[in-house]
Amino acid sequence: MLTLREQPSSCGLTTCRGCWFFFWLILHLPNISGVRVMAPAAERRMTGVIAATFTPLTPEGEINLTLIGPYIDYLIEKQNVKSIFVNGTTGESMSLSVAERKALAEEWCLKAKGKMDLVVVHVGCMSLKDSQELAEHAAQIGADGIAVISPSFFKPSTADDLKEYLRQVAIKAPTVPFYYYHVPSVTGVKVPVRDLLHDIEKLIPSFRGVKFSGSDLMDFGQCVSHSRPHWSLVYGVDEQLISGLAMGATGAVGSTYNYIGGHMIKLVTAFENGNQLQARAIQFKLQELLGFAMDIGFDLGVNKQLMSDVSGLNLGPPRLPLRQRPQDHTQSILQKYQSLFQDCRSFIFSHTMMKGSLLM
Ligand SMILES: CC(=O)N[C@H](C=O)[C@@H](O)[C@H](O)[C@H](O)CO
Ligand SMILES: CC(=O)C(=O)O
Repeated sequence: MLTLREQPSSCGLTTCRGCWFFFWLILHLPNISGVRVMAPAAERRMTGVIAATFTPLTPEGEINLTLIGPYIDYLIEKQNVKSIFVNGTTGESMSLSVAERKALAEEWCLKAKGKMDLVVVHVGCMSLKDSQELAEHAAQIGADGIAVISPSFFKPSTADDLKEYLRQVAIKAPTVPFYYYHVPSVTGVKVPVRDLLHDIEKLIPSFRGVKFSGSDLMDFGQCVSHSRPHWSLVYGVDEQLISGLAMGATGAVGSTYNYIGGHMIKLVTAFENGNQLQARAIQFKLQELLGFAMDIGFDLGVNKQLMSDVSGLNLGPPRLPLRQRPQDHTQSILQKYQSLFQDCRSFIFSHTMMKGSLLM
């Protein structure tokens, strides 16, 4: 059998250098021109349990990049979570400057490289220009995907307006899988997501799905039923994840998966194996934790403090206008967490002892 190199040249060149140059050009043209060609086979989909990361801040309120490496190690080693969604709602993105978001995204991508399966960077902003700049930047640093929230000061009033806005962000990173991030409780943007999806790939060729953080399960179900096989539809209301899975979610993205990721992976596995009782038992525990926390006051600052307490990583305060709550407030939520997710107690203890600081 002839190898490629030995095959007679059809172009008449005895050494066939022309052909080799042609193949070489095809292979390298994208890099030479600075344009990466989308390679669908290499795309990493949003599946499984994905942690929406908190942004580590110093006590003075500056971004603390030094904690990102240990944070990633914690997620992998203690929660078995290997995918992250950074600079989102949990990451306080809307309270950060564009420069801070770039520095954070860069560090998350750098430290996750070779360790994690997926890093999706949220690039939504109030200004189209800022979103475009962040989308371009996310492409440069090798993010596995970008997600965009709708602007919410001036809101789009129709699906077409929102689509056009998303298109103008997506074209700045045409090779990066693009996700619309629907979170009506925060943005107040109620455009049904199903209205966005019709023919969306014609407008946004890089469109790959939705991060759906709303509780309108009919809308979510219709997104799933009108989705294409290569899209990801991830559900983002942690306390009712089972309903999202029942509707056909391909994965889950949430803030609580930072500290109960391992349990939620068990929930997803139980669900997939048809063990509804076990799946529900885990879901109910999370509902009990969040129900308790919401009754006494649960916001991003409290959530972040809980993650600090559980992980032993000092993630710092939230940024103003959010504030840290008094210690007894967060301590009672930590105790509830420990009583529900018992097996974590020994870990917290040994982890903090190892660090030489007593937490409880
Ligand atoms: C509005 C918001 O931040 N939603 C998060 C993700 O989208 C969730 O992970 C929640 O933090 C979680 O479900 C607790 O309510
Ligand atoms: C939960 C989530 O996905 C976010 O923080 O953006």
